Amino acid sequence: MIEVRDLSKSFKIYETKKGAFGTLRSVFSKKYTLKEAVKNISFTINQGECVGYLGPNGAGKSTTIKILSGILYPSGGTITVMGKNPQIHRKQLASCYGVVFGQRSQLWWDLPLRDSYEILREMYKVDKQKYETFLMEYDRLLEIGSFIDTPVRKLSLGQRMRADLAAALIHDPAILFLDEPTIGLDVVGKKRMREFLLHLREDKKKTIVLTTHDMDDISFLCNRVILINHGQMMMDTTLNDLQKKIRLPSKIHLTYQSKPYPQSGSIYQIIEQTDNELTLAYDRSVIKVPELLALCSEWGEIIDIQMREPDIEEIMQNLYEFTSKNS
Ligand SMILES: Nc1ncnc2c1ncn2[C@@H]1O[C@H](COP(=O)(O)OP(=O)(O)OP(=O)(O)O)[C@@H](O)[C@H]1O
Repeated sequence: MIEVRDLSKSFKIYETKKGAFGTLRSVFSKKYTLKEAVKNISFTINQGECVGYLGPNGAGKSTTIKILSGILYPSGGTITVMGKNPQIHRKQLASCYGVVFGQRSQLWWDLPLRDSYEILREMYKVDKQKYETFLMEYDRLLEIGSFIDTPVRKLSLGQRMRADLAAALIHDPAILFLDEPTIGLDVVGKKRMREFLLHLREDKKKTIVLTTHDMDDISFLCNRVILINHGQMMMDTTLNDLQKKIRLPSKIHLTYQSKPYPQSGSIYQIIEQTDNELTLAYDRSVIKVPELLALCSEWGEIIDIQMREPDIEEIMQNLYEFTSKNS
């Protein structure tokens, strides 16, 4: 459905002149350096996949999304979306995908939301009956009805994000490119947005490419992750595999009846000890929990146990450090 081969994108950054009228003189400057935002990236995304496109700030995620959606021209490589080139066939492909940039609204700022939707309906030539059904459905799913007659500039961030997402779906596209769709939302707003995106993936069978810095978005929605850093592909794998590759220790936090006297050992590591509490790190593939507990109970009477597996944020932090060192 989406084929990317050796995609590259360089931006020309013109030299800024110093002194009086420096900025103005820079406009006429011929000197520039090239910033390689994306370098030789290749991947294939199949219909119905929800792929997390991840990387640290400035890695090249938004640039890739802009190229896939035909907004930017690549400097090299080939891209096909549903068998067509997004730059050459931008108009034909416009009906196949929806794009949301969480940081920037694509709605008409001063118009009531309803007017923006009417304009989009005209642009995409959506049948009146289908459009009415769309409005009813999205009022039910995203409650847009409560603010549909409000000018976009007066919407709260959460309302605006929902409004933007609904706008990207007016023409019922098969593919969604979502660039930070939960950025800035509070816990409730994020949860709501994620549940809606899950509905799009599971029930509507949309193909979704998602960039985010929020690892909960990834674990909730994506079965596959592509990791880039400095514009280069670092990893293309399943979420499960990612967790296995970056093997972080599991942790166990024990509360004892009285101060325990643990023995240091090679198959676990004592991370913290305060009075009658003890935290150990261990590798599940080296020692199983019952064996570990049997050992720990020799050090005193255990009255409470808390287990903690490494979460996706820790995994990503490790991955970023790993990819930074190796790039
Ligand atoms: N129009 C542009 N002109 C010059 N450089 C650009 C332009 N757009 C992006 N860049 C540079 O390309 C690199 C990749 O930017 P991009 O916005 O794709 O990163 P990103 O992974 O989306 O980052 P973030 O997570 O911070 O949004 C950055 O170094 C950025 O400064």
